[in-house]
Amino acid sequence: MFNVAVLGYGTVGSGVVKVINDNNQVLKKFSGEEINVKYVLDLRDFPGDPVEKILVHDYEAILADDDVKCVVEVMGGVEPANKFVRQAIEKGKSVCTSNKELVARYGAEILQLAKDNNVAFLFEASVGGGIPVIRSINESLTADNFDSIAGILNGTTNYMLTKMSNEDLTFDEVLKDAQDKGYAERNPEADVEGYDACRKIAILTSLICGQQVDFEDISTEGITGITKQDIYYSKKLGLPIKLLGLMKKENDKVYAMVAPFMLENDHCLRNVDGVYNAVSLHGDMLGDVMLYGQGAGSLPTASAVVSDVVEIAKNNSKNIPIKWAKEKVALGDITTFKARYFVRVEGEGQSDKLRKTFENACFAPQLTGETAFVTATAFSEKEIKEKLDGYSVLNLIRIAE
Ligand SMILES: NC(=O)C1=CN([C@@H]2O[C@H](COP(=O)(O)OP(=O)(O)OC[C@H]3O[C@@H](n4cnc5c(N)ncnc54)[C@H](OP(=O)(O)O)[C@@H]3O)[C@@H](O)[C@H]2O)C=CC1
Ligand SMILES: N[C@@H](CC=O)C(=O)O
Repeated sequence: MFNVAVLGYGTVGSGVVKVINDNNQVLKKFSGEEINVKYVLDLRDFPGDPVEKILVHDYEAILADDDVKCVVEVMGGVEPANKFVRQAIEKGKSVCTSNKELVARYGAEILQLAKDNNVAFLFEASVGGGIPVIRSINESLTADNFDSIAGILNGTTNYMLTKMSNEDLTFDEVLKDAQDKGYAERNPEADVEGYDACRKIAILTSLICGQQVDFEDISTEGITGITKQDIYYSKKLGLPIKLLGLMKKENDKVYAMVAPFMLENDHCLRNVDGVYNAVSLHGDMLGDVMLYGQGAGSLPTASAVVSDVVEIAKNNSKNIPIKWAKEKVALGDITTFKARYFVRVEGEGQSDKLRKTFENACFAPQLTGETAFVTATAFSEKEIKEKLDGYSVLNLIRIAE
């Protein structure tokens, strides 16, 4: 019997208990042992829920029980999750987590602690929900130098942008819907301001580089500036808007950013809709590879968490090496990143004047009181702002080729 304790009985935690109970035979087949949830820790009581019998409110009970080999941290937030995870490891228990905030901030340190204590620390669900992207990077994509990652890494915002485009709903209405479905973070600002996608691209970049990439260093823009008017143009132009997390290596420099983009016709991520996420990586030998699946939600996320539990049981709860050193990667200056732009400026009928500055620009069917177009040339953010000096700019969205 392989006993686990689940910390947090919310969207993901309740999914973890369900996956372990409902798919017990599958888990046994792959891990070689029966997996059992011995404890669930939460702040609340759950009267009438079968979990009531194993519910505890005091973490010490879990730490003190040597039969618990693996702690599943699915509470979220940095503290006390960070403290609980370290205490478990120091007590000789392996840990898996879906907590990207914790992993992005302390991943390298906790991996070292796990190594020192000869236990495992895994975090498959921290990026891409149910998509097995982390195990793929650590165990399968090990023969290449990867020079780029492009990902739709946040289920909430992709769900919102898809709904805003397909149905005539407001930002607040679609956000509420994503929250009701359990996709959004406790504070949904993390989703809509791009912080969640930023932590995820930081984790992926750290794993690709084998070194720490601080999420605070990554230029991050969310979707709060995307209006109904932008969605109107995106439909007219056939360029769907997606929040992308990007990493690029060029001349030994690493660049990373999160921002909304309009995706060109042949872009591999343009048909990734709803709560689905996808991560596309480019390797020097393999070429392009893409992973796709549900990026949020109770069961897809829990499936990834439980796959970590299986991996830990299979490895007898011993350390599973993951290369992520504490030394920091100094990111390149993203303001030099060039892209074509979708531009909206105040005032109708300005196309003749704008054409003089933006040669071969493609003008969109206009909405009252403004002029909108897509540039034919790529510019850095600084360059395009200089070119638009004197215009009242309503929005600027990069185009992803
Ligand atoms: N939802 C999703 O689709 C995904 C979520 N994640 C990540 O997984 C983690 C959990 O997310 P999710 O399940 O959605 O969050 P929820 O808020 O639904 O669940 C968290 C649970 O943990 C409990 N909890 C919080 N603090 C403590 C504590 N100190 N001691 C005991 N219990 C505590 C909460 O109790 P209470 O409600 O009483 O505060 C709640 O029941 C987060 O890190 C999130 O970012 C990752 C991928 C997908
Ligand atoms: N809030 C996150 C949950 C999964 O990581 C998202 O919407 O992607």
